[in-house]
Amino acid sequence: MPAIVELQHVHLSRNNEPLLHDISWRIEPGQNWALMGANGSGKSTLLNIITGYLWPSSGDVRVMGHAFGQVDLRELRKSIGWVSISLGDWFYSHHGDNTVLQVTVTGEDASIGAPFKGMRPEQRDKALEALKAVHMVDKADRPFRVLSQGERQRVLVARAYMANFQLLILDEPCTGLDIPSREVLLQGVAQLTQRAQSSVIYVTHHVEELVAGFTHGLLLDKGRILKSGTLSTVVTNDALSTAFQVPIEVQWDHGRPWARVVGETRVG
Ligand SMILES: Nc1ncnc2c1ncn2[C@@H]1O[C@H](COP(=O)(O)OP(=O)(O)OP(=O)(O)O)[C@@H](O)[C@H]1O
Repeated sequence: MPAIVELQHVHLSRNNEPLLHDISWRIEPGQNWALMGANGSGKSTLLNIITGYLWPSSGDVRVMGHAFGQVDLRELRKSIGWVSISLGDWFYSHHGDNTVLQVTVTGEDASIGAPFKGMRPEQRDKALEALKAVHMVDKADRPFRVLSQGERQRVLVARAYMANFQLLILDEPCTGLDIPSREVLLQGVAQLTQRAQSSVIYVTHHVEELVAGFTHGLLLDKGRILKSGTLSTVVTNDALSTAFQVPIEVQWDHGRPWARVVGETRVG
């Protein structure tokens, strides 16, 4: 089986400024990666390259074995899910009157943009099961537009559960969530990491969101890879302290890292 993502020596410059420098990254099916780095370190730029919205200045990009430049990106994107605050805003604006259940069902054929087409009983059951996983089943019949930000994110995670994405990007899904909502959402995320042939890329600034199921990490620093590998070798005191320019100490509790600041920040 081909790698889900294979980047080789990717560079991207804008106005002679390097935004990404010599990025090589291979994601095998079944691996689940945390993508971390300070604000402006290049995470979104890198995701935009993987999804074909940005073209590298040099280097090779292959996604699910397809070399960019030789593949219909619109087709390829159907195998890639991207959960973000922006997607929640988009559903709010375009499908706000659809119910939570209806929005969840659209995940099955990744039909963003298509009008809601109705649902078969087995789709309904699967969607209700997905909503149950993120504790949203009691709100299944509410219009999407009335949901809070955190509830929207939980529904979008349930929607991702409906789909058979080969690559699922979860882009800071816990933004704005209170602690219990975060934990509920993370339970849903943990389920998504259990799929054998697919992979999750989870973007975060908060290592405590990396629940069991995340196997690897990539830490960016000013557009370069500071550290890449198994999660425990990347989420270390030294690497995080360098990346975030503040002394950080990590403690692991049942396979989940927790970070605390242990000194003064050097950020200007
Ligand atoms: N089109 C562009 N032209 C010039 N600079 C850009 C462009 N797009 C992004 N940048 C710069 O590239 C750097 C990386 O941006 P990017 O959005 O990838 O960072 P990020 O790691 O996702 O940050 P955050 O955590 O704040 O979301 C930033 O300094 C940004 O200003």
